[in-house]
Amino acid sequence: MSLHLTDITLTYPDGDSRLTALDRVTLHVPRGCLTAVIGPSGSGKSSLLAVAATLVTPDSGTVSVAGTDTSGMSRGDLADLRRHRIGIVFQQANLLPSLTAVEQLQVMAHIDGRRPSTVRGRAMDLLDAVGLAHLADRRPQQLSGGQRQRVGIARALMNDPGVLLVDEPTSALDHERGAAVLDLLARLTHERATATVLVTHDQALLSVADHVAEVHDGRLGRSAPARSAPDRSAPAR
Ligand SMILES: Nc1ncnc2c1ncn2[C@@H]1O[C@H](COP(=O)(O)OP(=O)(O)OP(=O)(O)O)[C@@H](O)[C@H]1O
Repeated sequence: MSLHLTDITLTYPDGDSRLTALDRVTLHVPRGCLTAVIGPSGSGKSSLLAVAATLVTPDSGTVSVAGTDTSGMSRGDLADLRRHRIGIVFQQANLLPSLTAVEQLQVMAHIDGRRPSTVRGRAMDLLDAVGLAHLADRRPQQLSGGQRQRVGIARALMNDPGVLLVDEPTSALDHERGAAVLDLLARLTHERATATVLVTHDQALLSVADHVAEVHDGRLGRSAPARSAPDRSAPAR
């Protein structure tokens, strides 16, 4: 599944006028590709992610998820699309304090109207994929920052999304833990063929990305391959 943002302009009210947060931004992310979006504070990175997540409607331009143009969709259909096709990893893992690691994942089924017990196996598989199966019964305060972030990543993958959107996942981590989380995101992107967009300040961590896109004052500048791209010969889904 791929993500296409085409000619996106987004403005916010700013006193009597409007501030242009995104200015005719076009970004195409194929499946199995980790695209890092970098840029200074206030350049529009979070706005880009919010538009890609269909949480914010742009003034103009189109967001297409797996070939479906989201422009004309109702709120309900967009919520459905987000639940089933888009995984979001936040800066802080935002885990529920009273739930264990495996329950944080199972709760996603509950939101979707399914019984949490029916997805325990999948939740355990995903915790295993992020190296945390042995800590499945720990609550957030019994986990390190990096472990919490990995639970957040596993949770975002619970509904097998085609698009994974990741907002500064390493901001609360030291360099070593941050690098481990990014390596994990790159591996999961390639293994699960997600179209992944990662927003980061940390240029030192960009070596894991397949493409790097720079945002300045709401405009997308250079978009360069960061390293050799993985095999994406599988058909689009
Ligand atoms: N809800 C809002 N209302 C008005 N202006 C906003 C709003 N959200 C963001 N902005 C402005 O839009 C611009 C882009 O903001 P955005 O949060 O997308 O930048 P960013 O690159 O993610 O910044 P940071 O790295 O500091 O998180 C900034 O000038 C910001 O002040």
